[in-house]
Amino acid sequence: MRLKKKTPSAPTPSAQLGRDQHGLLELTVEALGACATIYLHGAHVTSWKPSAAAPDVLWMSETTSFDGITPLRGGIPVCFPWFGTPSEDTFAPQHGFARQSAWDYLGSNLSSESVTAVFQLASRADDRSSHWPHSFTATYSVTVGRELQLSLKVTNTGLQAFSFEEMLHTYFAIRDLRAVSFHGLEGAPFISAAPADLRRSGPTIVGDEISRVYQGLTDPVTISDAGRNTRITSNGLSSVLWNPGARIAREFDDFQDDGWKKMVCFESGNIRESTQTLGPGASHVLNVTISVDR
Ligand SMILES: O=P(O)(O)OC[C@H]1O[C@H](O)[C@H](O)[C@@H](O)[C@@H]1O
Repeated sequence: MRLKKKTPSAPTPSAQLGRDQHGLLELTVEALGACATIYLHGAHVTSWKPSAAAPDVLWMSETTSFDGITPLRGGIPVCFPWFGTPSEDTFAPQHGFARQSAWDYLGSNLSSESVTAVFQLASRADDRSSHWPHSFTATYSVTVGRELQLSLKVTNTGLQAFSFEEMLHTYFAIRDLRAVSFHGLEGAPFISAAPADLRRSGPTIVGDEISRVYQGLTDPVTISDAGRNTRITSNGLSSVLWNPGARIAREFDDFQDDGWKKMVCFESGNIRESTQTLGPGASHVLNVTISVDR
């Protein structure tokens, strides 16, 4: 009698809330071989592997602080409701309060191909409101599968209009900084905060410190790194390309010395002239999708 060969079945999609070794709440998501970890502190995606055999697409610093207060270094910090430090409020935390807040986990939708986990941050009458006294909800949906789909919906739940900035500050893990090039940025104008960065044509190469803000990119951007292509699609109008380089990385407590060689940030959202304004009851949705070819 011939035995029928058993086809290995894909693990059932799951989303499990637990605590890491530091006591922080984290959601572990698995779907069709893909897996991700999302901390409730900052609704911070710290890991995403699109298949069981794939390396992590995201970089996390080995020296990040898991104290539940400090923003995590690496992964995907959610910068909201401002980016940088507002000039009129120098005590406001850099990149907004969202990345250092405890988000609520609203639950997950499980399908055969992906899992969507939903998190929410809402205005409260605490010190958060003293920097940004507006009534809002921010609902963040993270869909884990062969692609990583991120959707940040901001709703004005108050009676006055407000303006905000938002940025999904993704740290991509790379194999070899010298071999990395960006496609989709050729010829696009940018504002540079790194004084030596004057390259304006040809594929974008990151060799050391780089800090650029692009506005109005509409096509996907691809990071090519030693044969692997990572594609980023976003409906955001602003993009930031950032690597601290050797000198600035040394100034960060939570950056191991050679960490800057293993990551590059390509950030997607709406900042500066692309700041969003919402009237009472109105909502805005930022969508970002990340995929890799292998
Ligand atoms: O150190 P952080 O507050 O996380 O900010 C990290 C970096 O974020 C962005 O990319 C900014 O353009 C940089 O100027 C900043 O240094």
